[in-house]
Amino acid sequence: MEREVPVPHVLIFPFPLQGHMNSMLKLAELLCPAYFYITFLNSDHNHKRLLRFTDAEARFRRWPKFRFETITDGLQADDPRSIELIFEMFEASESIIRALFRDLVISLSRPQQETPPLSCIIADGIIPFAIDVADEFKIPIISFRTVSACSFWAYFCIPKLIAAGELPFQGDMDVLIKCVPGMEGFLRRRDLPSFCRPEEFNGPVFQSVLRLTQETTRASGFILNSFEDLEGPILSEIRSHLPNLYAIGPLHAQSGFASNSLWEVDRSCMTWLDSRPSNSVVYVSFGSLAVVKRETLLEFWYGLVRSEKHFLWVVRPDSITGGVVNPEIPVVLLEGTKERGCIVGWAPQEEVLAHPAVGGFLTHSGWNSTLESIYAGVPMICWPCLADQQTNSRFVSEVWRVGVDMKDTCERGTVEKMLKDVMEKRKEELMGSVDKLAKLARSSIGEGGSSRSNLDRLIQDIRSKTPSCP
Ligand SMILES: O=c1ccn([C@@H]2O[C@H](COP(=O)(O)OP(=O)(O)O[C@H]3O[C@H](CO)[C@@H](O)[C@H](O)[C@H]3O)[C@@H](O)[C@H]2O)c(=O)[nH]1
Ligand SMILES: C[C@H]1CC[C@@H]2C(C(=O)O)=CO[C@@H](O)[C@@H]21
Repeated sequence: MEREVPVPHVLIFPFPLQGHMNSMLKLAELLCPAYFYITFLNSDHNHKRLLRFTDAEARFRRWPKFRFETITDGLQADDPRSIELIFEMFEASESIIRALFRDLVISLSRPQQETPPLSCIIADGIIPFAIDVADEFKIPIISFRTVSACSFWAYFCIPKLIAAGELPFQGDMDVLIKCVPGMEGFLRRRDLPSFCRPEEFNGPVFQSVLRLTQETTRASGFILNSFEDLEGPILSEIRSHLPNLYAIGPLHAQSGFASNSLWEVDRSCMTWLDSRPSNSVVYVSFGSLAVVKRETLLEFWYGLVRSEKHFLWVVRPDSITGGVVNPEIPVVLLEGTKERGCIVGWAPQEEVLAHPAVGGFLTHSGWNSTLESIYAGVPMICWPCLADQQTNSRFVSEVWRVGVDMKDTCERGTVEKMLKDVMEKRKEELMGSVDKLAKLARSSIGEGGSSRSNLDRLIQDIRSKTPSCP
């Protein structure tokens, strides 16, 4: 009699934030065609919003072995899920979510009528307890860190930087860092993940992220949303500590324009873009976590209007902080926006970047945005706000040479100049280099490409971890 081939059951668990859930859902979408059972664990808060603002439910209904489960994120229903509450989210992880997650793993590990017992966990690399729980129940765990290889490697080298006396630092932010192999000669203090800055160093979030980064070596595999032709040398450095590395990106490019947005998408901007000349529009967005002060917003606004470029600007409803509540907006800004601008609360970003009218992206350098911009062949003006973004923007300007890095300043004159540099003066050069990378990204996910092979290897490895039926 033929033995039944065991079908893997994978539990996928992202940290409950847009940028994390987004790429892990895209991964789930790539694993579904392998006919795995997949349980995707979303926070209650995010899941409600995902169902409300996207077609995710219908999209995944095509895969009968896929199901969503939900869990609290430990915050109050109306708390903002922005950077201001990130510490509370880490705290809740330990105090509330760990026990609930453990219960779920126990229940999924029992054979059930419709699903086989859990055979593998793919957890976000910043979930503090995932590896402990997986180890307790002897379930193989693969860690997925949703940031770039370059920023992960900078995080990973922090203990070495501390031992070498390069961290903590005070004063001159332009001093070069010597102890991050592969980045000598261009990585400055200001390009290290923001937790290394004096005001954040040794804070509780720094401590958690530092510990979790080192603990990645306890997982049986490590996934990054990147590709060899983009970050090959850094991926090699990481492999010397984490040999079972799967670089499978760019993930977003492997599932069409499927939206996983947690905000209502305003599609009116697509019609607005249709009437603009090709490569004439600057798209502006600072992602889902960053908050900006009113004064900062005004500097950007002046810079955009004075550059005389057309602009499509995402101002997330919960993204402005401080300053006067209803300040009078200068007439010059209102007029300039009426003539050349479009402001929305949330845009269909992947579609926007693919639109021929878009010629530049003023971005906070979140990793998803960076990959989406590269894939769409759009040069970037980087204004990093937090965490990994500081390192990403340095790579954009100095390594990949597909944009400029405006970090640590947002004075209106600088904004205007950088916009003109990218949209006029250096347009040909930057368009040329980003086009080359976009092509490499395409081949990496195509037949025989490195990301495709790594994904196949991941699928095979998950299969081989699945115990045969008794
Ligand atoms: O109007 C918008 C704005 C954004 N997006 C999407 O939202 C995602 C934003 O992700 P990302 O660019 O990575 O930024 P954050 O939301 O800020 O992501 C967090 O998570 C990332 C992955 O870990 C980190 O790289 C960032 O630093 C961190 O802030 C992207 O897929 C965008 O396409 C939209 O669809 N519409
Ligand atoms: C607020 C940040 C804490 C670390 C996370 C992160 C990472 O290093 O994986 C990147 O950006 C944010 O989403 C998180």
